Amino acid sequence: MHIDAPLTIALPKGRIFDDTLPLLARCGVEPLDDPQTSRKLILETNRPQVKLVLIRASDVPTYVQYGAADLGVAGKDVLMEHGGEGLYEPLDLGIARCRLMVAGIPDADLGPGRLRIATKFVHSTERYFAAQGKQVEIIKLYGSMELAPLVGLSDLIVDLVESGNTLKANGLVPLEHIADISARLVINKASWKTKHGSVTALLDALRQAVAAG
Ligand SMILES: Nc1ncnc2c1ncn2[C@@H]1O[C@H](COP(=O)(O)OP(=O)(O)OP(=O)(O)O)[C@@H](O)[C@H]1O
Ligand SMILES: O=P(O)(O)OC[C@H]1O[C@H](OP(=O)(O)OP(=O)(O)O)[C@H](O)[C@@H]1O
Repeated sequence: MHIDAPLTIALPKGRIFDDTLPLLARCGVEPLDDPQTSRKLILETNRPQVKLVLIRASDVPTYVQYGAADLGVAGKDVLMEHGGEGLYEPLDLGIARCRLMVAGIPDADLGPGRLRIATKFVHSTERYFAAQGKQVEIIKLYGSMELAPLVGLSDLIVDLVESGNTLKANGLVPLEHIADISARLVINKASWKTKHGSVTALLDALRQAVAAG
């Protein structure tokens, strides 16, 4: 892989980071500091031209949109909320797989009124219910969505489900499937043009790393 232009890759710290590192390693890109112990937010790599910036998952599209990072890895849930402006989304990395779902208390009597939905995913939720011709009241939360129906804050939630254990542990059931989610490589549109050779070299290497499983 030949990279001559400087490339900054935005990675979220949580589960996506853990799953992306082995893919980057297969492309021959490895951080110099141990990301488990380092408190640094900018990590140099064994490739002098490539550095990693560590940010919140939901901030990745913003960094890449504004060109503060040339590339990034973000969950499809986050990209659906952001809207994808200024970004290309050329590769599904097949990691951090889960589903965006509507969930609630089993056999709850939801009544005829406007449903209240608690979620972090306001835009995706709005779009999903609007497409069904349903008017809903959305209550924006930042986490622990599963609690909302249990304490009467909402009728339903929209959240990510992987094993279903979190729903089960809170006596909730999945009700409707909104979207399959996985992490995607995103690329700044200007970097795609101005650093085309280096960006496509990394993209091709990552594509092979994903295909190799
Ligand atoms: N249980 C899960 N199983 C698989 N993938 C998941 C799961 N939960 C979240 N994800 C995916 O991983 C991404 C990052 O999740 P993570 O939990 O690391 O960050 P977060 O805490 O949701 O985000 P932020 O730090 O911005 O609050 C999500 O955007 C989603 O695409
Ligand atoms: O179906 P499961 O396998 O139980 O996974 C689903 C849970 O995972 C995510 O939370 P996460 O563990 O990332 O916690 P956080 O939202 O507080 O970061 C998501 O928000 C669900 O609560």
